[in-house]
Amino acid sequence: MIEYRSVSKTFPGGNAAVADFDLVIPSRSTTVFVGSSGCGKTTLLRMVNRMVEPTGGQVLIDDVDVASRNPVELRRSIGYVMQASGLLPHRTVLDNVGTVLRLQGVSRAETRSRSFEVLETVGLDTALADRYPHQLSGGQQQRVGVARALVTDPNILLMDEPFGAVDPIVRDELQAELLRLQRELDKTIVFVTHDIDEAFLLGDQVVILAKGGERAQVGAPADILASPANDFVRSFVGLDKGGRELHVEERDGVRVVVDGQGRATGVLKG
Ligand SMILES: Nc1ncnc2c1ncn2[C@@H]1O[C@H](COP(=O)(O)OP(=O)(O)OP(=O)(O)O)[C@@H](O)[C@H]1O
Repeated sequence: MIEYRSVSKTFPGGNAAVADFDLVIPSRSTTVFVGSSGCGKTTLLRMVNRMVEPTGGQVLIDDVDVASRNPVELRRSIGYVMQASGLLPHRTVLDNVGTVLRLQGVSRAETRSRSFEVLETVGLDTALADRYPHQLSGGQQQRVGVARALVTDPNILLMDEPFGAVDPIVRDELQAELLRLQRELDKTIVFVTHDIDEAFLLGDQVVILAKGGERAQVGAPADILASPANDFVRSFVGLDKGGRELHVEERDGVRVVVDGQGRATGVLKG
């Protein structure tokens, strides 16, 4: 469990990115921070592995304040995936994936076999292991980024807009892959996005943020849709434009689900 207790962050120069933020992130599920640009998502995410230090309050992992942990060890114990995969350009895929294990003193042979294993886990063709990052597509690079984050088998995986820079089709694939991985691996995932559809697809718990890291609403996607807390949330999730208002039309005895723009989106079963 990750817990934010009255957390604040004011950057030098007086920019209050987050003020008095409280949240519990349950283990073995996915929590998504979603909000528009500059609302504090990345700041909140990076407090978990001490890439950002709060100016007030505490962040706890399993009841231990992260401020009491050695920052380097803490960072190595938590998987981190960012938007621009952050791969080392002059190292092969295999070396990129295995770097942290080597830093932890794991033998070369063990690192190699563990790296191959984790490349398979994320669905990357192991024939690509000897390539360099620039010889991969954007989607493949992101898979390597996820493999690298998983190689130490961390309990926690932080993901900062990991699928933001790939095209919509690859993005759909990577999202589906993450859902599969989560069912298999059972990690505590904290995911940042500005895309509400991505948040609703991936999140067990969705945290809608307003400016200054303010919690606009926290809940399961269905609960947020059923009872949005206020007009900001209603508008953010698209309930105000009718886009999520589905209705059923009958065609040849089949109940077809139609959205607010009159587009058929599915078939109602049961
Ligand atoms: N190192 C920094 N120094 C000063 N201000 C910063 C720093 N990092 C972030 N901020 C400010 O803090 C606020 C929150 O930034 P943050 O990156 O957490 O937002 P975000 O929601 O992740 O945005 P985006 O979706 O654009 O990445 C912004 O106003 C930003 O300009």
